Amino acid sequence: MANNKEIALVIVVCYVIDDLNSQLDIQLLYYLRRDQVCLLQEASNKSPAAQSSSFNSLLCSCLTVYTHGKPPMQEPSHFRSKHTVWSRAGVPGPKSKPFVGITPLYRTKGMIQTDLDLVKKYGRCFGIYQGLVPTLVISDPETIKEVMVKEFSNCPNRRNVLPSRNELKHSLIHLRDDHWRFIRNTLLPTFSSGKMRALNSIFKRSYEQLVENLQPKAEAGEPIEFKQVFGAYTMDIIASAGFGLDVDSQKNPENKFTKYAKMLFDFKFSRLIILIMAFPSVDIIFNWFNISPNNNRTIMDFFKSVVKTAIGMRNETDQKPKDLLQMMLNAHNDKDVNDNEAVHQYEKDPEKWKKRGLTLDEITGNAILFLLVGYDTTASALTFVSYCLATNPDCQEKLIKEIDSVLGKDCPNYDNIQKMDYLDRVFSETLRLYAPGGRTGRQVEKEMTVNGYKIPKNAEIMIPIHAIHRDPEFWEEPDKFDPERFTPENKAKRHPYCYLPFGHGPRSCIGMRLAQVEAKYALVYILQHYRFKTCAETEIPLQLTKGGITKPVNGMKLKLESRV
Ligand code: HEM
Repeated sequence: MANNKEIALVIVVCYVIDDLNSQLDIQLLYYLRRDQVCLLQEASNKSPAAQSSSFNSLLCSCLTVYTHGKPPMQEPSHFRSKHTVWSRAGVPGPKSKPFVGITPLYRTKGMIQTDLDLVKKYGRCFGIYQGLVPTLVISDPETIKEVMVKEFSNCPNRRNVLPSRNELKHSLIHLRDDHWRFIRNTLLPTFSSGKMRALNSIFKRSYEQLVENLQPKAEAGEPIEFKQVFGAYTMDIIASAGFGLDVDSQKNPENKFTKYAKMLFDFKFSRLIILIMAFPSVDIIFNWFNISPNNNRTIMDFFKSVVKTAIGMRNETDQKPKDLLQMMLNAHNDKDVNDNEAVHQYEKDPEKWKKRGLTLDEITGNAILFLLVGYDTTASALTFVSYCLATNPDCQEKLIKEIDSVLGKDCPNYDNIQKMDYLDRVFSETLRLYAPGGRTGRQVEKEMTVNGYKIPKNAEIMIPIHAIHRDPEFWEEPDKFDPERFTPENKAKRHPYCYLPFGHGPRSCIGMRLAQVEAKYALVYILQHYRFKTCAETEIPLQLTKGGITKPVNGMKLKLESRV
């Protein structure tokens, strides 16, 4: 019988070899049961090169050794029955591949393209399998409202596709039920409008630095890689506004802080990830070997030490910085209210949660989370805004006119950017076309009925944000950039749940306000000095990433034209 170490070794060897052969369309399926491992090879579309390669013979020997000479197994009935949940409930949907469901499509087509194709084919409510997990995909706005708000108590959590085995498991994004309510309630004041005003001077330093750094290339008329530029800007903001750290990644892009944060976000639908989606428990083995994609200990240890040092430094001084970390340290005494959201009521034992502040693990986990989610999403949004403005010069001129009339030569701040309606329309329309979070979901905690279908406990409900934002039934000419869609009159004509770049309901994005202000400051300050221009190197139309945060695959090269 194979032990865990041997099992892991075979999987890792096959994974590495498989990835080296990634140009060959060979799909490996791994099936783990108790102390036995079966490696199933589905030789779909095998190319002649694959058949003759040493790769196949190595696989065969692995199969022989680890199945003890028995032939590879068919998908066992236990798994087959998991893949019939939707057909039994009469829910339409695509056919599933054994074990992995539709997840291989994420690797070939990408997640958002898969959603677009499936919604077009199967409509507003259909069932898929992600690995073995039955997932109901809904894009009907009224049903989405029901799931996200009215029936929230039946599905308050997200499914942790790639579980965290470090401090991040104490962070908002992963927490469940009352523990999530406690952290969300405690952190709510941290994102109030008052707190955003207090961060003004930190923001100002970063956007001034941004424009200063753009100057040499702008004057030389050279193309600028905006994905990188905005990545460095949001990294500086989140490091300084979050932890009082001056990482200056705009000037020093090779620093460790930026390098590790980028590594954490370099999400690819590798076979390893598909394997974990099909068989979540194998992640325990990968974690043991420190190759679990979501649990890189070197990176986590680095960020943990960053947070620990930042806390240590402020313990030594009476002058406490006004940053997110300090707000978390003070959170249990903070009586500030968040004008966007009311406090959530606990389901059980409210006294248990009322008595305490945040533990060190909770502060560390959430600090690291803010660093991660605050960096890539907002940088992506800014990159897409610059592209939309460069490719729609009329809209850019209209925005410049508004900025000049509201601000003149003043710098942007929390209050004056609220007066710019057109700025808000441009930002909203960009997030419609290119929502950085292309989908979100909820896990069903108690059996519930959605759209007339009985959805079993533990199923996932998935909301394909990108596909909804490009749906011609909700948006006329959906691929066209048109900020006028967000005038009050036009907004009133559609269902509010057709638009969800930050999600909706109690579990929506807590950092929405922070993201909006930091993006708007950068945009306004750049447009006070320059115009975005397309150039020979600009990719039109854009190709988008296949998974994780939606970004342009090949970066975003634009030029800047001086306004003076
Ligand atoms: C343009 C930038 C951003 C976009 C488009 C975005 C989008 C989203 C989306 C779609 C969700 C899921 C909502 C749902 O399931 O209903 C989410 C959740 C979340 N976001 Fe953002 N986000 C952005 C920036 C930020 C920033 C700057 C922070 C914090 C520093 C942040 C913190 C979070 C957290 C903590 C959650 C989980 C909330 C919970 O589960 O209670 N996000 N975001």
